[in-house]
Amino acid sequence: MTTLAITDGRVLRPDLTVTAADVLIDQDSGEIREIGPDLASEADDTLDAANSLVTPGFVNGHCHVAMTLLRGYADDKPLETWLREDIWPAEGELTAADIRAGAELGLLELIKSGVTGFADMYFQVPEVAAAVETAGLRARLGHGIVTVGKDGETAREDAATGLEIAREYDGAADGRISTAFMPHSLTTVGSEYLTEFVPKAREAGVPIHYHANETADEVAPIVDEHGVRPLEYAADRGLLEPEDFVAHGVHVDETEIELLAEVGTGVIHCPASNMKLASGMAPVERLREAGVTVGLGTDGAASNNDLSMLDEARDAAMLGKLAADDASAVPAEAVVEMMTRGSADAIGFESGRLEVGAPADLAVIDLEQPHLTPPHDLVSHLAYAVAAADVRHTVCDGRVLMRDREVLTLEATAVRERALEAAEAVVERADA
Ligand SMILES: CSC[C@H]1O[C@@H](n2cnc3c(O)ncnc32)[C@H](O)[C@@H]1O
Ligand SMILES: [Zn+2]
Repeated sequence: MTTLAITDGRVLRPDLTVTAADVLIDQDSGEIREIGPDLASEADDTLDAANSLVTPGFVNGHCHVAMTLLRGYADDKPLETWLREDIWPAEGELTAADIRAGAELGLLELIKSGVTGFADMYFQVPEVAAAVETAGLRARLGHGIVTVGKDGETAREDAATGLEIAREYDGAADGRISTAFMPHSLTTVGSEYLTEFVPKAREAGVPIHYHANETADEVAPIVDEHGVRPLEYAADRGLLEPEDFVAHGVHVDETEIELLAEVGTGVIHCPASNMKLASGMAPVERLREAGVTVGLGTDGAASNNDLSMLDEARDAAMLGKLAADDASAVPAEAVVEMMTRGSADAIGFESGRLEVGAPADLAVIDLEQPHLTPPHDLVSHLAYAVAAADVRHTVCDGRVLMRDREVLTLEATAVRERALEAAEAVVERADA
C-alpha cells in the first residue's frame, strides 16, 4: 500500500468543526485511512498543511468546462439573447480540438481553485473525458442534447448520442468518470425525445441532469402548453428521480419545492450566472428548509466569468440573504455544506466529507494571508474570505494534482497557450 499524509493542518470535519490533525491516505484505494495526530511517520509521502485548513475538495455541481474559450466573449445580456445571438453561433464553430483545449484550461482553473469533482454538460464529451483522465479530477459528464430547431432525424440522433455517451463513458478513468443523460432543458428538448429516451437512460442506470426553471421565460411556455409547472411536467415524463439533479431552480413555486423535497432530486444553485444573466434569485433558504439537497455550481465561464467555487460560495451567501430579505438566511455553514457535501450528494459522488473511508478528495488552504487574519472562524473564512489563489494543494482520489500551487497533471503554460490560440480562432470564425 502506498500512503500519503497531509500533515499539521486544521481539518474541517463533516460536522463543520475544525480539529488539528494529520490525514493519512491510502493512495491505492484512493480513500482516507485515518485522521488523527502524528501520522507522518506512517506515510510514504507527505504534504505540508501547517498554518493551513484541510477541507473537502469543492464539488462544482454544474459546469460547461470548455466554455472557458468563450469567457468575456459576450457579456451583459439575458440568457435567451446571449445564447441565440452570441453563444450558440460561436459554439457552432468549435472543433473537437477546441473543446479539448477549452476543457484543459477549465480543469487547470478548477484544480488551482481546490475543486476535485464536477458535473459537466457539453458537446464532444470524448474530448472532455480525455482531459479529465489526464487532469485527474472526478467528473460526471454528459452530452448536452438540444432538439429545438433541428429536423426530426438530426434531433433524434442528438438524443441518441446523449444516451450512447452516457453508456460508453460511465466508469471511465478507473471509475473517476461517471455519466448522466443530459437534455439541455425542458424547453429545448421536445417531449417526444424525452418520452423515448428517458426510459433507456433509466435502463442504462444513469441519472438525468438538465437546466430547469432558470428564467421566467422558460416557465411560461410549459405552463401555457401543458397546464402544469415545469417540474411537474418533468416528473410526468420520468425526469425527476432521487438520483437526478437540476441546474438553477430559480423560478420554482411551493408545489415544485415540495416535489423536489419529496422525491429527493437535487438542485444545483448557480448564483453568479443567475445574477449576471439577471435570471432571478433562487429561493435557496426555502429549498433548504424544505429538505431539498442543494449544491453549488459555477455554470460556464461565459456567464460567471470564472470557475471558482469560493466565489460561488460567497455569492450564494450574499444573494441568499437578499432573496430572503434576511441576514441570517444562507449562513456560512450552509454554503460550505453546499460547495462540498451538498453538490457531491446531488450529483451522486461519495466525496465532500473528510472521514475515514471517504474518497481522498481534498484541498489545503493557506491561512497565512492578510485577508484570512485573524482566523476566528474558518467556516466563515471559507464562505466569505478565502480566494482561489489561497489554495496550496489539491488531492483527488488520493493523487496529488497540485502541490505548493504547482499543478502536476497539466502543463499550465502549454494549456494556456493552446486555449488562447483556439479561443482567438473560434471568435474569428464566429465573427466573420
Ligand atoms: C448543449 S451543451 C450545454 C449548452 O448549455 C449552454 N449554456 C451555458 N450556460 C447556460 C445557462 O445558464 N442556461 C442554459 N444554457 C446554458 C451552453 O452554451 C451549451 O450550448
Ligand atoms: Zn448551464
